[in-house]
Amino acid sequence: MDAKPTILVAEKLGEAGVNLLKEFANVDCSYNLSPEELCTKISLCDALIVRSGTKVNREVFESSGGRLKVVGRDGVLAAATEHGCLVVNAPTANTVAAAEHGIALLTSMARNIAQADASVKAGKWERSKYVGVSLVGKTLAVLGFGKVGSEVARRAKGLGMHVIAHDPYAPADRARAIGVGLVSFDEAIASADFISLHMPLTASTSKMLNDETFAKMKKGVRIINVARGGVIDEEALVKALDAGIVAQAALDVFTEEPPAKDSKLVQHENVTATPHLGASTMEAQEGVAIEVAEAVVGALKGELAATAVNAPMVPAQVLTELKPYVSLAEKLGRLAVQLVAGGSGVKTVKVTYASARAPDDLDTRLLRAMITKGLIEPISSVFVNLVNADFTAKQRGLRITEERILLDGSPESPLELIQVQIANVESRFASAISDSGEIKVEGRVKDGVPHLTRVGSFEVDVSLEGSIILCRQVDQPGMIGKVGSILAEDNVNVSFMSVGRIAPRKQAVMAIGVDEEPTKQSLKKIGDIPAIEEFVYLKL
Ligand SMILES: NC(=O)c1ccc[n+]([C@@H]2O[C@H](COP(=O)([O-])OP(=O)(O)OC[C@H]3O[C@@H](n4cnc5c(N)ncnc54)[C@H](O)[C@@H]3O)[C@@H](O)[C@H]2O)c1
Ligand SMILES: O=C(O)[C@H](O)COP(=O)(O)O
Repeated sequence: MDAKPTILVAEKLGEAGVNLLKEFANVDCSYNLSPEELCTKISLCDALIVRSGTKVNREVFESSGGRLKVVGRDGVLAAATEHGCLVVNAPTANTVAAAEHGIALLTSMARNIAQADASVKAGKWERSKYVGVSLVGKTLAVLGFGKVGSEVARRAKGLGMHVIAHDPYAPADRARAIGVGLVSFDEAIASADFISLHMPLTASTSKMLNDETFAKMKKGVRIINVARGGVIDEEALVKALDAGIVAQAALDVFTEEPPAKDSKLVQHENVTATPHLGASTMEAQEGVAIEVAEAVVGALKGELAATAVNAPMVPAQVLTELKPYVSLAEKLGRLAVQLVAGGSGVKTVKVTYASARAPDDLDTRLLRAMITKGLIEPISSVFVNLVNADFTAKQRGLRITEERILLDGSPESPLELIQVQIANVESRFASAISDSGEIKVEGRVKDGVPHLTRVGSFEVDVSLEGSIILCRQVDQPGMIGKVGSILAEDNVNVSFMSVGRIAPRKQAVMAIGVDEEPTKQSLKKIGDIPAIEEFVYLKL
């Protein structure tokens, strides 16, 4: 059986991105698939990469039979989430391309480039018909002052335009730095000679430009849209163009793509249209391809995706800081569940985080999701990720409660320790049961590496890399040597070893980190050492 995942690339992706995917997976580049062909292929794929031209709808997820784990670019988010499929996008690599396309539309519209070109090619020479308008000194209102909007504003300033912006959520200092005044929506649309749209399509931005708002605009305003077609009521725009309220519009995006051939809007003589080309430069496509390929490969490897659309969004710097704790969380979940004796169902798990950080400063959703992944994956065939962790836990009747202990001291590191306790179960390793009767494991991050620091009532210290052998023994000289030599004979490398004991010569727990899996015979030999009372081998 082929262990490599299969990635379906259903729309043209830059070569660098495809090469990156090929290093990790079998890559099937099949473009122009019909919806039926896509549904047939998807059942053989672990990941799918599309651009805005492919509709990834509920049928696609249903046809995948649960195999699809990640989609590069938007899809039907609710369906993706229910199917535990992560959606990642490439949010930054096409920003400049979209801004440049906005400026290209602005300048070519002002000088009738597209219409004049068509006229010359038709054998005409209509110099007076295509007199344009100048940009210098004109007011441009940028609606949506995010990544693309702010780059458009910066470039329009260079053209000598007076730039204002409306964005209810934009930071004032970013606008100030570019020399742009943030104004209300009504002020922006009432004073603008040009309006450029750069907001996402959401319930509140849908049809933001409509009959009512066109009526508030300066007569002769010019509109540019490289955002999403749905932010304009297209029928209202046609009326506003016919009435001369809007002198011209330059549109890269449409409510329906491609628009109908006889669309009044597209056919309007004062409209310049491009087929969703905002992101289509050679450079942006290479950048997007790499950004999306890295995110898809990372997601298939189970890494955290900073560009996830349907999982807790965690800023990149927070992700970097939390990375070892996320790994610790998953490994503690894995260890804890493997300590449960077969047959006893895991229903109640308590997670405790000890941290000097205030709760607002520490988002534990990621950690909880990874503990859930660690708890569920070893005992089921379900693939758990950030997207479906809470959903999957609920479905399995697994109740995870969280508690925080606020520590004194400086909150330099996000967490001091994480403790995972499983209640109402028996353990394969009795020493893992704490005084209060639960299976208890506790871990910390030391020098960036997750460590197991407590099992039941025993303090241990073993780095959570490779796998672990836990032995309970009567504390006496020579035990480390005996176990060590059995492993050495088996060519198993010991990465860490520690002994936690109640008192000298009383019971002790030895935790041994191993790089390779010992053979059954070696494990049996360890179990047969007379002083060893119980032992367990745990895979991480
Ligand atoms: N044509 C293309 O090929 C192309 C390429 C890239 C991006 N886009 C589109 O361009 C748009 C902007 O992309 P971005 O990367 O700059 O996104 P972004 O998230 O960086 O910026 C969007 C901005 O819109 C603001 N906003 C939200 N609601 C608003 C409202 N009601 N009024 C005004 N502003 C509002 C947000 O606060 C944010 O600052 C998106 O719709 C995106 O899909 C299109
Ligand atoms: O959805 C986007 O990010 C942009 O609109 C670009 O879409 P495209 O990759 O289909 O050009």
